[in-house]
Amino acid sequence: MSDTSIPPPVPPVKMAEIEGKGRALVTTQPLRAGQIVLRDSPILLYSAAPLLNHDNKYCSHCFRTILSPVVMVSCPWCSSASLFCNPECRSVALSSSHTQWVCQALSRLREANSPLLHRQQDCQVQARFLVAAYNLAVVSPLNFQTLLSLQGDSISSQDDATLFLHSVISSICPPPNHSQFGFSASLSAVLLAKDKLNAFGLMEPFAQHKERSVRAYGVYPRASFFNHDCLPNACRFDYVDSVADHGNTDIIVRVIHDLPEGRETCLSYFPVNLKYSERQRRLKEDYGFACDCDRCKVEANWSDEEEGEGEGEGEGEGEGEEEEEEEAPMDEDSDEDMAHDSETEDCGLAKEDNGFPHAYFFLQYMCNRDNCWGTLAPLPPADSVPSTVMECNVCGNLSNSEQPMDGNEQFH
Ligand SMILES: C[S@@+](CC[C@H](N)C(=O)[O-])C[C@H]1O[C@@H](n2cnc3c(N)ncnc32)[C@H](O)[C@@H]1O
Repeated sequence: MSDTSIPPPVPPVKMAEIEGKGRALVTTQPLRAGQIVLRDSPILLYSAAPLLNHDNKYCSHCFRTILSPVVMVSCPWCSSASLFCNPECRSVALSSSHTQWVCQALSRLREANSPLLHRQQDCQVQARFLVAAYNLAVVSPLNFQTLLSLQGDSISSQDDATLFLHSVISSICPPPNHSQFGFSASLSAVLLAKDKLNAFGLMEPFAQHKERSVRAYGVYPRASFFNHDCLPNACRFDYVDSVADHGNTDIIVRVIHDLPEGRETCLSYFPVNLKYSERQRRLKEDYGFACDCDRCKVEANWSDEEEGEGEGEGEGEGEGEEEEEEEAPMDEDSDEDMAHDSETEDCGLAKEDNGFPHAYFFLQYMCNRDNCWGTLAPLPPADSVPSTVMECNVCGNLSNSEQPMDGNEQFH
């Protein structure tokens, strides 16, 4: 019998409307550095690989790296074109992510005469998304409704790329007609807009000398409400190759430092080391807004030379995907006020207001491994005592303020 006298715990963040930003996630209580604010499971996952992928090393359902050929199984219909890490994963996939229609659609889209094979990988991956989304409409109408409720309705159905994708799918592999949501160019356009603004990239394992790419994209219903800040106060972790039975594609968002109640919790949609002009360009092109965060207010006045100083040139991770990163200790205040902001002091953050007030942030919260550019957040606090161990959300490295720990050691 359950004890009804214990109230359920209050979630650490709640949704709120913020003028000029739409929906946002705001803290409901003071939070400690490292505290988990959200664990979210995807309603939709799809591969980031080209349609013809002879080098597939990930499970087509859970996207774990396939380590053991002994327990690996293939699809009963398309055979080795879709591999699963074990029979259980395949069994779940056949009634959810890899139904007979998905299997047929992907098989036809990769046939030799498919017009998609001559298109760029991005276009092929968008086709994978549309197939996954129209399949969701049939296997889980509720989750499809949730997808439709996310931000994004601006892509015109007359857009050439959208029309092309829609016409290919409609001629080669029209979705089953028992979805209540129908199938149309305008719905395809709306779905592509949802994907562009909300999909998170689950990355391939970090390797210092190799450009890191996305293994799969996922749409996460609650994490989609995190807005962007160029110095974020939370960052996102995933553990796709975790051996846990369930939830390996969940994303976990932790705050980077202490936060007061009522504070908006933001991620960075790409690595924080990007220059002002590059950040503004990507936010405008990919997300449709001009960023007016405290860091951008400062850097907007920098000369080209100043822009190049202090920040790395590393490129981001996936596309509309989000990468994660850090936080802004500074909030509503002016540049000068930042140096005296009491919250800044509470958080133990820097007051180096020398034209580059966020230098301390980079020192404290940006991974210093070559070519990583990940964000560091403390491990979750134990009994409200913050951990001194920092975890990088890109390479997984654990370190304390003095001594880096074993780079392979990961927190699961
Ligand atoms: C993943 S959604 C975030 C949740 C969204 N605000 C909503 O209402 O559903 C991304 C969209 O949020 C808005 N957004 C995110 N960060 C913003 C910011 N710093 N300033 C203005 N708008 C922002 C943009 O419209 C962007 O395309």
